[in-house]
Order: sequence, then structure tokens, then C-alpha cells
Amino acid sequence: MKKALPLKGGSAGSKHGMKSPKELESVLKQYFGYSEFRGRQLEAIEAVLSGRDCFCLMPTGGGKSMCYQIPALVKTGVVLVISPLIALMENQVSSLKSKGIPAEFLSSTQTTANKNKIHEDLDSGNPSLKLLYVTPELVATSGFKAKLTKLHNRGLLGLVAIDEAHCISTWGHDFRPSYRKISSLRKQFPDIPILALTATAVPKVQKDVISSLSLQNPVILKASFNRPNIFYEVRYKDLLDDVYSDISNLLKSSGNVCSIIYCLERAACDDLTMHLSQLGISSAAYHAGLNSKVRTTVLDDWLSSRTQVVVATVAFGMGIDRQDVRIVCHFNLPKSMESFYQESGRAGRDQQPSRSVLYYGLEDRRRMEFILRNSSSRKQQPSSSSTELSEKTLADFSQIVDYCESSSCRRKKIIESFGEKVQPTLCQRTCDACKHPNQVSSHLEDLRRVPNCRFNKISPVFQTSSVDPKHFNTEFWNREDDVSISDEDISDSDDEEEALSNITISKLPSKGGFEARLEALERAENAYNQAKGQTKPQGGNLVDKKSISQTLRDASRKRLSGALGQAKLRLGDLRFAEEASATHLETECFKKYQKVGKTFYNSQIAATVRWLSSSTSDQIHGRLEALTNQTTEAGAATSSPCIISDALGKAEKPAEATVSYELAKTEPSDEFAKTMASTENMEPSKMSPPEKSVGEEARRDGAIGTMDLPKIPSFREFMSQKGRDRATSSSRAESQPRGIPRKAGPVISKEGTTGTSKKMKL
Ligand SMILES: Nc1ncnc2c1ncn2[C@@H]1O[C@H](COP(=O)(O)OP(=O)(O)OP(=O)(O)O)[C@@H](O)[C@H]1O
Ligand SMILES: [Mg+2]
Repeated sequence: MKKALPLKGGSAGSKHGMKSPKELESVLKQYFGYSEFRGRQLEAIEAVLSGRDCFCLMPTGGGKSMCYQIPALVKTGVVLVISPLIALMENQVSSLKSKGIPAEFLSSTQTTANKNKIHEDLDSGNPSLKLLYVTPELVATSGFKAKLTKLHNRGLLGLVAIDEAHCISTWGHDFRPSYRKISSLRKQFPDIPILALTATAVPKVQKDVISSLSLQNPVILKASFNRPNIFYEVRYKDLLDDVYSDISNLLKSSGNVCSIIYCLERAACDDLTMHLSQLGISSAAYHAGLNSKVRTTVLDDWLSSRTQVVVATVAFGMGIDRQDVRIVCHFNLPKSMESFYQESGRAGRDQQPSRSVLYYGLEDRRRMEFILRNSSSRKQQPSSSSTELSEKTLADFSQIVDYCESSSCRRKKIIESFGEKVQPTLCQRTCDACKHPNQVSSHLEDLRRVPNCRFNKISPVFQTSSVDPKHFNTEFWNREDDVSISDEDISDSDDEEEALSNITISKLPSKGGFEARLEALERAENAYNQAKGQTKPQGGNLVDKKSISQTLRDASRKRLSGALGQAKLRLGDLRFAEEASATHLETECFKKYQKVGKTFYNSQIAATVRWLSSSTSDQIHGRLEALTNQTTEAGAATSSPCIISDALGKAEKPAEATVSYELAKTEPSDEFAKTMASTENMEPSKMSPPEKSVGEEARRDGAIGTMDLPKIPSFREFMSQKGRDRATSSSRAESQPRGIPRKAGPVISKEGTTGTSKKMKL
């Protein structure tokens, strides 16, 4: 049987790896260069080496990884590390390799040759690997389970470590359904210790993690949540003349130190990056809307100090280990204290003085409330009722609102939110409220005077908003939903067929509506094609790498639609149909750059998104109107108009076109039509029947006419066709008697409502 990695200086590990604290310390020194263990590291290491299960709660940056890395060095066999993010695994594996420790990760981003090498090593009976990082999805596959069983039968599975274990709890702020799949590990390997690690778990989540993983009589280790080296501060956007200058001055006055700025939405990341760059700060955006290559480059540049500031959504999150991050800013309000603690905890992992600055805006608070209310009502989670979750979500949110709107010690608020008791003398003027109490109080007084300020109250303002929350391009959705764009980061399977069936069956949202199902099918198709090592076939040929695929076009349209939704919220007086307008804007980009290739196309889309996030109502209306006119002049008389007319009604056209598009995309439902009608003050019977889908019209007006259509229709095309057929037949069926409720999509704007029907102008 293979011995543990020979330790420098001749000592070697035993099967159980039991070592004295001194010996363990010398391993720490030898491989990592640290002279002593931190916090409760040693206790955790000793617990798992003695074969006990262990639940380890240590603060962000506290050194949890060491709790399984040291056992891997002194114990026989392989330590399996389950981790939620590929970026996080890559990060840790490359750092371990640089220290001469044999570690690998298995994920879809690995080359087949690499994967084969890892599997050969595991099958060899004498694996050289000490640590193997995998995603929860992979652990759940039958192929990998069999591999683990073989390893275990040969006595070569040393420990199972579950990093970011709070992800298994529906009560945790980062619940990941895929983590549920690993709950059978305890049963599968009853004699192998399991180590669950997290930085953010309130007592309820702690209990949930322990019971979900069926940990047996675990050693429970909890360190304080306090991060004494971080100075906490809140700045009030509504009281600042220019938030961009403020943030840029903050970064400059701190000496251009390594920083992270978190934003809620992708467009905000792009926009802020642009502003900071204009103000002379080296910065880059990081979010799930960027492809993995770009993201890797941004991460590499930031890790190697070529970029000073990363402006990111929460996609840039858990476990990013750069030790000397000096400032973490929140440009928008996080959704809970746990999220805030995780994200601000990226600062000062080297224990050196660092700062957390939260920019609090009343508008941000309203938007987040709106998102949370909608998210709670959309979510389906096991073992908890949606009302309970909704209450919890709002209670979590009110904690972070209270953190901002209160003049008492910020540090105390953070720590107490995790159920830990705090000594009154703990802070020692290491937050703005303790250091400058008068200033903070006066800011709060000023904030109270801001019109419509609803201090300390969760506002119902957006509860009945007509803006669809899915139009927010926040990673917040993605993190909570495994069927999302972040599949790229988290999904995994060794087995191509299994991957396909997982997506098409288990991941196919049953109640997510037509569009959600369509997306899942499309992803399955892409996954299948990728697994086959090719891009989507068109006319039997492989697609030119530069060409702009239909999938990319659809994604771009969605992105634009999201940006239009945000502009609507920001400006309040915009009258346009988002989907139709997004189609027009996308078509404009496509027409310009279809011959040049997708790089230019992508940057034109990004520029348009940025433009939408900073333009005035007039500018946006002007451009959309011009676009509509262009298409009309070009002979596309039936093309969907962008602008919905106001009550004065200029050149008006009946509402059919817009409604029809939405009908083509959504599963018609009488209930839905009634809801829409009541929201919009309309009678369902007064809505007109559908005619043409935008997709169809766009093709006809030449927008997509120049593209070769694939011989075999994609899922999207196939399903769109079905949708159109359905819409056409329902249109025929419903062109008769009034009084029969009709269906409509959420495209109709409130503006222009006359009380009886909606009209649009071309
Ligand atoms: N005993 C130690 N002495 C000094 N530095 C340490 C020690 N243990 C770990 N570190 C360093 O602390 C940093 C943070 O460690 P690690 O990434 O394991 O934190 P973490 O607890 O997993 O944090 P997070 O919850 O944010 O993922 C790393 O750079 C690590 O090398
Ligand atoms: Mg960690």
C-alpha cells in the first residue's frame, strides 16, 4: 500500500497519520512556510486524523483549507475535496502544485488527456495524488461513485472534505441544489472521516449542515466571526455628489492597492469599470456574462497584480485567495449579512489592516427588495415552505439594511448576526460608527431627509412592479439556480450521456415556463455538441470560429433586454417593449459586424449595454425610434415596433405585434391573461390575437436572412416553430367571440394605458 507523501527530512505518514502537534507543525512549516497553526486548525486536523467527523466554522480567510491539506500530507491515500467552483479548485490546485504537493481537479475545463492521466493514477493501486478536487455534480455521477468505491475498497480514500459546506443548507445564503447530491457520502463510506468547512453559518445552518451530511458524533469547532484587521465603513450614495469620483478617490488615496468592488448586475460592472478606467484606475470587470477565457484572463491579471481592481458580481466569490486584498467595496447593497461577510471577507486574508466600504443607496435597497420578493416567490426548495423562505429572505435583508441605517457599531452588528455574543469593548474604533460617531449620525440624519426615504422599513414599492425580475442580469439569480449560465462554472460530469440526461431530465425546470424549458434544452444541445468536440453543425459543416451563432445572438438579445429593463427602472419614464427593442438593437449590432466576426459583435453588444446604462430617456427613445423607422423604411412593415405610444397616441398601430411575440414565447394561460389584465387595467377580452413572432419577422426583414439556416433545426428553432404554430392556432381559435379571456405576455407598458386598450406606434 502506498505510503503518504514522504516528508522532507525523512519522516513519513502512517495510515491514520497520527502525529504529535510538533510533528504536524513541522509539516506546516515544511510545505507552507508557516510556523504555527492558526485558530482551530490544529484541532480540526487532529480530529480528522483520529477518524472523527468534524464540522469546522472558521472566519473567511481563517485558513480552513489547511485543515484538509495537512491531513493529505500525513495520511495514506487520497483526500477528496468537494468544492463549489471550478475557479476555486484551479486556484488551490495550482498553489499546491507550486509547493510540490500532488493535487489535481476534475472538471469540464480539464483537457481529456489530463482527465485520463488523473483517472489512470487513481486506478493504479498506488496513486501519487494526495488531493483530488471535484464538484458536487461529479461526485453524484454513477461513474465517479464507482471510482471512489474502488479507491475506498483499496484503503486509499483518506478523507472527504466538503468546502463551503453551507451550500448544502436551504437556509444558507448560497444554497446549491447540487450539494444535496453529496448527502449519501456518509452512508457510502461509513469509516471515512468527513470534514465540513464553512465561514458563514448561523446556528440554524450549522445544524442543517451536520444533519444533511449525517455527520456522526462530529467534533464541532467554531472560531469567532470577528475579522479584527478589517475596518468597516458605510458611505451613503444619496449624499454623495458623484459616487464614481468618491470611489476613485478612495482607491487612489489608499495608494492603488489591490481591491475588489462588488456590483449587483453585470451591466453595472461594465459601467463602473469604464468609469474607473477613465479616471485612471486599472480595473477589469468579472461576471458570468463573460466567457470563461476572458474571466480566466481577468483573474490571472488581478492575481498577478497586472490589474489593480476587479469589478465583479458575486460570480467572483467564494475562496478566491489573494492574501493582500486591501479594499473590498460593495457598490450595491448585498442581499444579506452572510453574503456581505463572505464578500467583505476577501479583504486582508494576510491579517494585515484592510477596509470594507459599503456604498448604500436608497434606490439599491428598493431594487434588492424587489428582487428578493420575486426570487422568493419563484424559488422551489425542498423541506421549507416558500412563505417561510420569503420571510427569512426579507429578515436577512433587513439585517444588512439595519447595518447601514444604524449608527451603532458595525462590527458588533456583523458578529451578532451570526449569533455570537460580543464584548462591548471589541471594536476599538475599527468601524466608522465607533471612530466617527458624530459624522455617522449626521449622515443618517441627512439621509432621513432624502425624499421618499423609508428608514428601516422594508418597502413595498416594487411589490407590484411590472418589471420582470429576470431582466436583471444579476449573478444573484445564477448562484441560486443550478440551471443557469453559471453551469459553466459549476456543472460537471464525466459521462457525456449522463450529463445530457441530467440536463434534459433532472435539470429541466418543470414549472419554469416555456422559455426556461427551452433554455435548458438548448443548453443540453450545446453540452452535447461540446462533448462531441464540435460547435453546432450548420449545413453539415463545423461553424467557423468567428461566426456569430444563433445561441450567441439569443444570449445577446437577453442581455440587451436586461439592460433595457434596468434603464426602465433607472429612468422611470421609458415607453418601449423590451423584447422588441432588444431584438432591434441586437439586429443592428449583428448587421454591422456579422462579416467581421463575433469579437467585434460582442464588444458592440457590450458597448450598447453600457450606453443603455448611462443614457437619458430621450437618447434611448431617439435611438429606438430611429431603429424602428430604419426597419420600416427597409420594407419590414411588419417588424415589431420599439416604442409603445403614450396616451396622446401618435401614428398608432394596433397592439397585435407586441402581444404576439410574447405569446410565441410563453405558454398561454388564462390565469396569466387575467392577472396581466388586472395589473394593466385592461380587460382580457380586449387584447388582440397574436399574429407573427418577432423571430419570424426578423428573418423576413433580412435580419437573419443572410445566415445559413441549419439543416437540422436546433431545439430553440424547433420549439419556436411549435410556439408559433400554437400561437397561430390559438389566434385562429380566438379571433371570434369577445368575452373569452385572452392571453398576453408581460410586454405591455403601463404608459399609454387608456383604461381600455394599449396601442403602439411604429
Ligand atoms: N497557520 C497559518 N499561518 C499563516 N497563514 C495561514 C495559515 N493557514 C492558512 N494560512 C493562509 O491564510 C490564507 C487563507 O486561507 P484559506 O484560503 O484556507 O482560508 P479560508 O478559511 O478557506 O477562507 P474562505 O472562507 O474565504 O475560503 C491562505 O493564503 C493561507 O495560506
Ligand atoms: Mg476557503
